[in-house]
Amino acid sequence: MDILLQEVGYSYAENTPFEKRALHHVNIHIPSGSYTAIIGHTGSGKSTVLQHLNALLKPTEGSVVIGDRKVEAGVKAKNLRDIRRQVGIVFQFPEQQLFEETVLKDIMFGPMNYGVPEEEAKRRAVELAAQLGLPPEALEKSPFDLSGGQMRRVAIAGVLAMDPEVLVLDEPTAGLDPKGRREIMDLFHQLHVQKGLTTVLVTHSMEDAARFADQIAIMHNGKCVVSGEPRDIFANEEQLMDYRLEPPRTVKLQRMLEAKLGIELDGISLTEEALAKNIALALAKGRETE
Ligand SMILES: Nc1ncnc2c1ncn2[C@@H]1O[C@H](COP(=O)(O)OP(=O)(O)OP(=O)(O)O)[C@@H](O)[C@H]1O
Repeated sequence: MDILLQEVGYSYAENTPFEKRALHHVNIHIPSGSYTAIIGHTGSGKSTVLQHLNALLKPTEGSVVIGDRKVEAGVKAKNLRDIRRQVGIVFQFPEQQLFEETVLKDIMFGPMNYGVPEEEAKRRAVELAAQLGLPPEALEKSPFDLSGGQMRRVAIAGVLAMDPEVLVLDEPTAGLDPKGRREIMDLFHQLHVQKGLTTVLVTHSMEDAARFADQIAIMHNGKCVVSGEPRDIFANEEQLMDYRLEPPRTVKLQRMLEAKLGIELDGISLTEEALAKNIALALAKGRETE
């Protein structure tokens, strides 16, 4: 399902003394099946954009096309329930929204609320809990008796149980340990690849944006100032600095190695694996010319 932001402007508390303009003329195209990372310094408007993707916020200027629906400034939008099911959002610290007596009931809540029969909701919950690495005995526990990382997994399972076509992730691994971060990011990537799930990731991690995304949009002072492929975005270090961003660590390491050794590696290394491969290639070339 494609999502298109067209000339979107948004003001919080519009027409009140507290009015705060958060977005200006934002144009972003999220093609069906893509993995888009939205990056930008703090307060640049990333979370505000994200809440337009399932019409939690409606633009005060411009329009947002979500599949075959259009949410337009000044036009009353009807029946947004379908959009909310099709576009699932994992908010920052989603475990704060858990509320049911058991993990099983919590994961089943969303689908049952949308009319999925109990047996089917249960089947999805059990499958997703296992996929997210929750032990079977956790299903009958109170979510509040689990660790923080496990609670996060329950909350993510609850969003996935709605079987969304688009998955929107707002810093989904904030506060997790490195192993938990990696496991959850790998799972989202696996869902993206295997189910063709359109994925949108809001992140401060340039490493995650470089590793997983196929397109990147940079937000700066409420505007989408650049969008493009990760290798083009991260090759332009001057532009990143203008927007108070940095390239991923592997790119910085590559530049240091090139300067120290007086060599130039091929392309830019967006991941550790790519950097290792590039160094190995340069060493092999060096041996050939000896
Ligand atoms: N509920 C709100 N009421 C008023 N202003 C808000 C509200 N939420 C956000 N803003 C303002 O809108 C602007 C954009 O905020 P937003 O949260 O979208 O940025 P962000 O890029 O997601 O930031 P961060 O990386 O810190 O999460 C900021 O100036 C912020 O202060």
